[in-house]
Amino acid sequence: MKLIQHYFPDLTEEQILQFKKLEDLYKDWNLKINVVSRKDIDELYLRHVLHSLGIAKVIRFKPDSNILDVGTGGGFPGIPLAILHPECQFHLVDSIAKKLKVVNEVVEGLGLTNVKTTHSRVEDIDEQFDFIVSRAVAAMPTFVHWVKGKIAKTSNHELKNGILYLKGGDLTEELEPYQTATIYNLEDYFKEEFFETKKVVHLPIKYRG
Ligand SMILES: C[S@@+](CC[C@H](N)C(=O)[O-])C[C@H]1O[C@@H](n2cnc3c(N)ncnc32)[C@H](O)[C@@H]1O
Repeated sequence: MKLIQHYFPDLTEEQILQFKKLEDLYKDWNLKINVVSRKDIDELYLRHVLHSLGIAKVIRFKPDSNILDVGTGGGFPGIPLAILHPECQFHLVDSIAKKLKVVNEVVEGLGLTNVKTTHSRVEDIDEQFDFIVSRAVAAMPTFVHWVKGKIAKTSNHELKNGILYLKGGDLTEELEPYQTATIYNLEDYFKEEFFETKKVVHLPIKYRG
């Protein structure tokens, strides 16, 4: 938890409390429904919470932004981002219902009012968002295909509306078709070894009407 406060020193008391509560909520729920690997649960704040918040080092969402988290699993990156941005709306989607059971319990346990969850394949979501965030769900071509038409046309951030994807390793081949993609290295923001190969990929997608 100190890790989160170190990299995000401006948290409110309520946000600090919500981030603190995550540990017990996930440890408890993970025993019933496995959403985080055994190894990872002991490093929840590093591997899941701070990693999710890597997106917030690239962009802080403006109030009233709408964000979709595709394949949220146990709530990453959606839940940490929703805690950090209480004035934005987050829609967390996953095709596996039992994972969303954990997400719903965590949302309730934290008293988050800016998170909506839907049990669905993302292809069937018919809404538009300012940004679509994700981690470990699909390779970029598949992902882009899934989310086409789901990005709002009007952009009011410095970064154009689009995808913000947490990825790792060498992305040269995967991103070759996407000349407009920008890669942000998380090691530039976080000094822990875990982040050495971790990146945020921003891919602006033009609205197609
Ligand atoms: C490896 S998990 C990653 C979970 C989470 N994003 C994380 O990083 O901890 C991938 C998740 O994507 C979900 N998923 C895969 N394809 C999907 C689709 N087309 N629509 C919605 N969810 C999908 C799976 O059910 C699974 O929970």
